[in-house]
Amino acid sequence: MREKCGVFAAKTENAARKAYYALIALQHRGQESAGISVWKHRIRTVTGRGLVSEVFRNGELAKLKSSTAIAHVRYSTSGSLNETQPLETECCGMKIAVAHNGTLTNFRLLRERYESHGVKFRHTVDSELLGISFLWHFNETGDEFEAMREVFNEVKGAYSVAFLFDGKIIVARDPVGFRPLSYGFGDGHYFASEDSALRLFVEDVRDVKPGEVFLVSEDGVESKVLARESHHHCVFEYIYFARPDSTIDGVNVYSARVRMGRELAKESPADGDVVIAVPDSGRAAAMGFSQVSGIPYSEGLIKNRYIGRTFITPGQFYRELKVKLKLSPVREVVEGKSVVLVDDSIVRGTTMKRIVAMLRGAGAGEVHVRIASPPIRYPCYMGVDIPTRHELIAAFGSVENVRKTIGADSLAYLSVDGLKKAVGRRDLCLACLTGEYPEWAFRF
Ligand SMILES: O=P(O)(O)OC[C@H]1O[C@H](OP(=O)(O)OP(=O)(O)O)[C@H](O)[C@@H]1O
Ligand SMILES: NC(=O)CC[C@H](N)C(=O)O
Ligand code: SF4
Ligand SMILES: [Mg+2]
Repeated sequence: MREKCGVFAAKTENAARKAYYALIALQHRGQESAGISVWKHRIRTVTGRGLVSEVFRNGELAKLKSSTAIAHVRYSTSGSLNETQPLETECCGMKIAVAHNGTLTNFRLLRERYESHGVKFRHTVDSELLGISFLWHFNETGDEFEAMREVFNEVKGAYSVAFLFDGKIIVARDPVGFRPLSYGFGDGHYFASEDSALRLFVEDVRDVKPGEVFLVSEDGVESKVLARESHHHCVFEYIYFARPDSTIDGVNVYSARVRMGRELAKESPADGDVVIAVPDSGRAAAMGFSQVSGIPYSEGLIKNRYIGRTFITPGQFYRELKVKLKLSPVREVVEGKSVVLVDDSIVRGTTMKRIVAMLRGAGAGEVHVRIASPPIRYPCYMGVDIPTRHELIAAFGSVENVRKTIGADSLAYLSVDGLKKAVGRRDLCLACLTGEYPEWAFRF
């Protein structure tokens, strides 16, 4: 399951160089492409496919000297893989660069409407629509905030977005606040998808509110909340996507994950000798499970983090070899033991099925799987690339069916109530778990 995309914007000395380091801190949110746009009397953009360190390795940063920058790391959810961001587009004789995290639910409809008014789209990705809508309404109103008010009225779905326009930075978070976005200030003004990227530069950090718009120009910074809807933050940022050291809307991700493991241990205890985690993202929940159950935590699986995205060799032999290269069991930890295996989520079930078999191969007596989130049963239309319902292992069958498929001795998931309690907030989007979608995203 993938989603993410990381957004960054800054008005400060050496903005592009800082953007480069911030993108490295946000690299977990997207590895397909990276890019930076700066203002130098006009928009200048450098983007490329691959990791941040691969895109900016030949002195590109030297060409981007400026105090005004926006930047992006991409995992695509819409449009071609060849697209990169920030993307440049134009409308009504004006140019804009766009860096966007999220997915728009009424993109097709609005694109057709704009095209019928003669607007030419240059890209395939939904993010372009945000830029077009802004320019169209800026042309009508002559005011950045009024233009953004119209964008909020018109464009539905998930968007944490940064624009570079006429030497200014405009940053906005959609009225539902699906995706995270933080603001930091000190020796300048900074924005990033996760506060952990801002803390590289400044300590004064706060969340951008849902429906809030920032305008940063030579005259300083101004912000306004232009739309209020009930807040529905994507719960998967807490479960899996975000960095554990990030704090989103006041809740630290690592602590929330530990609490998920604690709740899980209360709801579904397991008889085991050792608790182990599926690295990397299952670790915090496994700690929580161990704390409440009193069963000691050990590192029973080792993940090779140098396995590149380019390692795609066809054929069954190499596919299996790749799995073995990626994860391997520590025989000394699991041999002859009843193992409680904790992960944050099961999507297709492929990872879990292989790991259970791997642990048995390394001599584990019993394998009790505990998942620190509820079963994923429904698609996401707000930017998370959840496979179709048919590919989701828990979409149609019972938990018992999933247990059989992955070959575990027992299996339990955290309940929706347990999850809410662990995160400690009620204003969450839980649609892929419950099938109840936030209404605003579909009000077109
Ligand atoms: O059911 P599946 O479709 O196999 O996917 C589920 C797995 O994918 C994610 O981890 P990932 O492998 O992305 O690695 P990470 O935890 O290190 O981020 C997630 O944490 C599960 O472990
Ligand atoms: N993961 C994202 O947030 C993707 C942003 C945008 N929809 C794209 O595909 O590029
Ligand atoms: S449906 Fe699930 S993945 Fe999508 S925004 Fe809501 S909680 Fe996040
Ligand atoms: Mg994982």
